[in-house]
Amino acid sequence: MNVEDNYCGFFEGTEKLLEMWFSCSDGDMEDCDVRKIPRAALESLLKLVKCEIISFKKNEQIDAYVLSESSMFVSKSRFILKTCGSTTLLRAVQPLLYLVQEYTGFDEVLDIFYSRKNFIRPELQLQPHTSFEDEVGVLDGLFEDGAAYCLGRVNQDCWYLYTLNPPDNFVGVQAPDQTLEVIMQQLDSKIMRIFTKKVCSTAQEATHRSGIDMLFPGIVIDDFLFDPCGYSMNGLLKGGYYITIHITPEPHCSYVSFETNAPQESYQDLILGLMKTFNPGKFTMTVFANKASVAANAPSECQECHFKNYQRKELQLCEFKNYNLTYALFAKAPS
Ligand SMILES: C[S@+](CC[C@H](N)C(=O)[O-])C[C@H]1O[C@@H](n2cnc3c(N)ncnc32)[C@H](O)[C@@H]1O
Repeated sequence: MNVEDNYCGFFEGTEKLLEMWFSCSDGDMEDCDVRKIPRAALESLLKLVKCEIISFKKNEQIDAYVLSESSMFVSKSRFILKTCGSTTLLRAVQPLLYLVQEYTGFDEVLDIFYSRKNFIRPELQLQPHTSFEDEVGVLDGLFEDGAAYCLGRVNQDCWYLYTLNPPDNFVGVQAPDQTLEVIMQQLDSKIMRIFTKKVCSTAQEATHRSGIDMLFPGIVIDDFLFDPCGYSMNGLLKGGYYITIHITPEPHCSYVSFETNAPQESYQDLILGLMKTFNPGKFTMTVFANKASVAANAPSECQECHFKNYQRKELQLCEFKNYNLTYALFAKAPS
């Protein structure tokens, strides 16, 4: 992609997000590990998606990759791939199942979550991302008992989800599991300029000047500033927790996404911190937390909460399997 041209053009910040959990039919998972997939095989997998690895950091629990289009996190039994632009993430699912079978010791898919917000320019996407129906077609071809949902308004801001949801005896992820995602749009142009090479010469400078380093003080950060603009970061916390932030600063399609699996009983302070850091015109938040998670009841605070100068426009609280899911849309109140 010619990014010099693109700074004045259009970039689809909206990410496709795949999270897969694996298990073993015999119950013995001691020697199983998704991180046994060789790097060369991951690189080939990413070629199918039309992106590549540009940076890597790891700790005991997670291998974290910054990609040319967003991020990938690989841990013992979980694989997360998040890609933006016109990447073709779902073309990687079947090959991934093969790699897991070949290298990791796992032989079962415990659960899958594929989600994304509605694209800004869906007509620029490639197969099978041309519509959610097409995406569901691919996943239904690979999994039995998949369930596809849309939260929000189908003709405006909405969020799509595909997950396994069989009628009976579903075990699913039993360990505490939670994911907060905040998708921000219509961002403050003064703040967005920080994420350009004109204003910051390094990613570390952009991380510091924007205050991203203060969101989780002490976190181990792997950040990248694109030329002439654009920013991605992964942050690793102890205990297998990550945060990831991706920024498209182009004024007419500005987009920032924040995601973490760090458990919190309330995400209110964190979201207020994000609003202060990025000052978006509107944002959607989703919280996905299973019943074992301390975050399982965090979303109920959305029922009263207005995040200072934001008004809540939409709220949906749902239950899927052993998960509570919240979708909420907030926009700045007219001044
Ligand atoms: C990869 S980043 C962050 C993506 C993320 N999904 C988002 O928009 O929040 C995308 C930003 O980097 C810029 N960029 C510069 N070089 C790029 C490259 N080689 N590949 C993808 N994006 C690039 C894009 O123009 C855009 O502003």
